[in-house]
Amino acid sequence: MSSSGCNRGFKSTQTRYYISTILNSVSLLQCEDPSGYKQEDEFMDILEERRRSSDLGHALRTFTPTPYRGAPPLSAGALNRTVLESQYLRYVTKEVAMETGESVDLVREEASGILDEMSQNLQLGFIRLLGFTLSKVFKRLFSHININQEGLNRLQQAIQESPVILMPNHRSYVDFLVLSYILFTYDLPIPVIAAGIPLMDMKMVGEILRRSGAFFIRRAIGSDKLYWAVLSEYVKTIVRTGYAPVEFYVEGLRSRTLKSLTPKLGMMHMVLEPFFKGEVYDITLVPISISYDRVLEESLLAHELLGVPKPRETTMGLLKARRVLEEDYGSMHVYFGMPLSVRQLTKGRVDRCEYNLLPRDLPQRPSVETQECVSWLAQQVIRTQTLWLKGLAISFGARLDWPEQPPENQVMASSMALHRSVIRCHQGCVTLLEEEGPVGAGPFTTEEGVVRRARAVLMVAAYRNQALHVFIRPAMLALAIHTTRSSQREDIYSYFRFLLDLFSNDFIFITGRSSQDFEEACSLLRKCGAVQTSQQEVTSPEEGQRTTSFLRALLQPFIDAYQVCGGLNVRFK
Ligand SMILES: CCCCCCCCCCCCCCCC(=O)SCCNC(=O)CCNC(=O)[C@H](O)C(C)(C)COP(=O)(O)OP(=O)(O)OC[C@H]1O[C@@H](n2cnc3c(N)ncnc32)[C@H](O)[C@@H]1OP(=O)(O)O
Ligand SMILES: O=C(CO)COP(=O)(O)O
Repeated sequence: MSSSGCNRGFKSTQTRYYISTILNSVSLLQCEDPSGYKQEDEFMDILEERRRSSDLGHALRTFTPTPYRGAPPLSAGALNRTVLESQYLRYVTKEVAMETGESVDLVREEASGILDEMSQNLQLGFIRLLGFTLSKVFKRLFSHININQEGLNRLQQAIQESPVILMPNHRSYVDFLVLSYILFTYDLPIPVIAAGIPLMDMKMVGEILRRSGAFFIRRAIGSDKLYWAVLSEYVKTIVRTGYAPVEFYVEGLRSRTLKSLTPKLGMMHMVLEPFFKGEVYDITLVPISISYDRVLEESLLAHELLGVPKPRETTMGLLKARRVLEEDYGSMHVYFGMPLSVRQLTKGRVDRCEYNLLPRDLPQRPSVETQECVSWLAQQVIRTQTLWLKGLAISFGARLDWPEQPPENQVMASSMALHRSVIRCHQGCVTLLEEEGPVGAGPFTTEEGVVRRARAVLMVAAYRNQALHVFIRPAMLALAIHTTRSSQREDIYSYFRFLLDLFSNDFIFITGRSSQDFEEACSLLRKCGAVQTSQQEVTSPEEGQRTTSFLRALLQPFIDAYQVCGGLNVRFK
C-alpha cells in the first residue's frame, strides 16, 4: 500500500481515463455556474452587533447548535477509542508489524501515540474564551466582517442533511479563527480543523487550539503507512459519525501570492472515502471564499517570497506581533458558497461498485478513476472559492466593491491610507513607497534598498493577484492574439492551450476544459468590444487595443519570470 506504488500505476494509465473525465467535467460544468454566487445574497457585518452589545454576553450566551441528523454525542476520548479499535487500524497494525518485525502491541502503542499527538479535544469553555478574546481583537483590526447570511442558512440546512466538509481558501491565520467565530455566533456546530503540526508546538496556544477543535497533522507524511492509516481512520470516523463539520485547507498552506494554489489531495481522499464506500449516503462540500482589504501577514509573506525563512510559530512571536492591533486592516469578506453534494458531483464519474469487492474495513487503493475524480473535485472547489469574487465584481457593474458614498476621491484616499505602508500619492500619481533608512543609520546599502523595494512590489502584486482570476482567461486570449499575429481561431486556440498548460501551476484551471475556457474568454472580450469573432476568426479591432494591452500587461510579470528561467524566448517573441 505504499503511496508511491499506488501513484506510479496512476501515472502510467492516466490517459486511458482522460477522455471520459473530459466529457464528464464538460457536462457537469455546463449545468450551472459552479460558484453558486447569487446576486441576491445580502452581506451583513457581524461586527455591527458586537459594537452594540456586550462581548461577555456574546461569549457566555446559550449555545445549542443542531448537529447532523442522528449524530450521537461523542467525546474526544470515545472518538480516539473508536479509531484505535477499528478493524481497519487493526488490520494495518498487523501488516506493519509483519513488515517491520516489531510486535503487534508495539505497533499499536505507536498508533496510540500518533493519535494522542493528533487528536482534537473540543470544549465549549475554550470556544467561549476565544470568542470573547476574538470579539475584542476583530473590532480593533477590522472595520467590518461581511458575511452572506443566505450562505449561512444554506450551511445550516446542509449540516442537518449530511456530513459537511468546510473548504475555505487560505490567505491568513485569521481565516480559521474567523470561521469558528462565525459558526459560534450563528449557533452552528463548531468544526474540527486539520492544522499543521507547528501550531501544536506553541506553548499553551497549541493546547488552546486543540481544545478549540484543531487536530494536528504532520505536513509531509511521505510513505509512513501507520501514520496515513491513523490519520485517515481518524478523519473518516469523524465524517462517518457526523460528529462535527470537518474543516480543512485544501491548498495546504497560506498562499503567499494571494493566488489560489494547486490542491493537496491527501485530506480530500480521506473525507470522500466514506461516501465512495457507501458508509454515508452523501457528503456536502462547502467552498468558502475569504478575502481581505489588507492581509495581516502581508509584510511577512512578502519577505518569505524574497527568500527570508518563515519565522517559527511561537507563543513569544505571537505576543510580539500584538502591535498589529494598532493598525487598520480595512474589512474582511467571507462568502459561504453553495453546498456541493458529492453524490451529485460524482454521478457517472466514479463506479462505487469497485468498493463492494473487498470488505469495507480493509485498506483499498483508490482506482485511477477515483483519484482523477478526487483531484477534479478539489480543483472545482478552489475554482468556486475564487469565482465568487468574479461574480461579485461583475454584479457591481463597475467591477469593484466601490461604495456609492462618500465621493470617489475619498474612497481612493481611504484605500491609499489603508496601504500606506507600501504606496503613496505624490503630485497626483500613486507610487511605491521608497522607504528611508532608520534615523541616524545613513542610507540603505544597495542590497537593503533592493530588498525593501522588492518587498513593496511583492505586497502590491499580491493584491493584484487576488483579482487576477477575474481577468486570466481574457488576458490569455489577448496575449494569444498578440503573439500569434494571426486571426485564425485555430492558431489562437492552440496558443491559448499552450498558455493554459504553462500557467497551470500559477492559476487554477479545470482539467479538460480548455475549449470552454477559450469560448468564455472570447465571449468576455466580445462583450467589452475588445474582439470580434466568427467561426474561423478572432480579431482585435483598433478600439479594443486599450483593453487588450492592459490585459497583456497583467500577464507580463509571469512571462518575465518564465523567460528568466529560460527556454521560452521563441514562443513569446
Ligand atoms: C468562537 C471562536 C472560536 C475560535 C476557535 C479557533 C479554532 C482554531 C483551530 C486552529 C486550526 C488551525 C488550522 C490551521 C490551518 C492549517 O494548518 S493548513 C495546513 C494543514 N492542512 C493541510 O495541509 C490540509 C491539506 N493537506 C493535505 O491534504 C495533505 O495531503 C496532507 C494530508 C497534509 C499530506 O501531505 P503530504 O504528505 O505532503 O502528502 P500529499 O502530497 O498530499 O500526498 C503524498 C502522496 O501520498 C498519497 N496518499 C494520499 N493518501 C494516502 C493514503 N491514505 N495512504 C498512502 N498514501 C496516500 C498521495 O496520493 C500522494 O502521492 P503523490 O501524488 O505525491 O505521488
Ligand atoms: O497554513 C498554515 C497554518 O495556517 C501553516 O502553513 P504556512 O504557515 O506555511 O502557511
